[in-house]
Amino acid sequence: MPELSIPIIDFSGFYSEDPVLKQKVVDQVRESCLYNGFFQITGHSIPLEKQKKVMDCAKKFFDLSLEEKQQVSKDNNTWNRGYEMLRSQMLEEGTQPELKEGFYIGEDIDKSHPYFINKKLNSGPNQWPEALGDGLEGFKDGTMGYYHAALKLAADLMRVLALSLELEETYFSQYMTGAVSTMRLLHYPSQPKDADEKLSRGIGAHTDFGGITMLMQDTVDGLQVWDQKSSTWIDVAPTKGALVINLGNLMSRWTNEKYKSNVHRVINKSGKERYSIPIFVSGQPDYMIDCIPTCKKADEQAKFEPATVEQIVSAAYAESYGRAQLYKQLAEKKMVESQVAQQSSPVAVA
Ligand SMILES: O=C(O)CCC(=O)C(=O)O
Ligand SMILES: [Fe+2]
Repeated sequence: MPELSIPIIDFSGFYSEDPVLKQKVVDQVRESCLYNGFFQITGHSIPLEKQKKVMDCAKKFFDLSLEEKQQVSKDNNTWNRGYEMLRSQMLEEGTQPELKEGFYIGEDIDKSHPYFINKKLNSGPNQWPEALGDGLEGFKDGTMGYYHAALKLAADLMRVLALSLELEETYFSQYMTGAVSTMRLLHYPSQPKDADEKLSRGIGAHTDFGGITMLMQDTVDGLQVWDQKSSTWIDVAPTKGALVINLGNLMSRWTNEKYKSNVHRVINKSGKERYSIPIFVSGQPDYMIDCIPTCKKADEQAKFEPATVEQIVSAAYAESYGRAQLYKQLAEKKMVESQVAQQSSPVAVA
């Protein structure tokens, strides 16, 4: 059997004057979305230099001491910005909390902005790591420069998705106006050699919650995508300059599950540090997600009730973080119980 891989699509065709090249991109994207919702793109609009700069920012940030990183802890706010320690999240039931640390960034939303005032999904100011000192301005530039370039590309990707579903190219424009998108700088330490392979994960098997995810990997592999057809994991080999694109649950729901939101995970067995930068593009928080007309026949029922972007994404967050918290609480309870048992066990008297 030939080795399975995630297709690499040359996105430059979308910007071409030649309708044949543009249609080719649309057809390749459709094929991937119907198969497992994962593809890589090259020839896109984000310059390599911007990609390199943001990756350097990530490495500099994670090189800070734990104490310095904790100064910008995500626990300081409720809008999902800042540092998240190792083992904070747990996406796969039956595994251990995950071996990754992260730094969450988004659009810098001022406290006078209606999104902040109305406590919209993931909306508020960023937390910036002052501990970077002179390097802070470069960090802001590097991260936000990449973030904005990626969101421009996200809008183009949504145009291609619209065309792939036989919709007007601008069908998703309203959803993308005022879209809430979170970027995560991620660092996966190399998995310890004695780690239980079955339970240790950089990130457990999961599907993404939002519309689309755009992921930049550094040079170390570890990302795997589940292939339903062959019941195997496909390794997503890092490809210089390429972005991995996948569809999230919101997009699958919107298309009446015609397009796939696929299971993926990270296990870093490389013996090296792994870095990656996903951006989760979720859309305008109040936008109502209701089955796209071309995704069901006129007499067919939609599989899901209409719900807003915010309702769909918030529910998914609450579930995954709740699972990690529950695991920690149970582990702490077990530890306390065993300490109490040791203290109260009868001591043998000679
Ligand atoms: O780091 C990666 O390669 C994947 C990250 C991921 O799946 C996620 O953050 O949802
Ligand atoms: Fe993911």
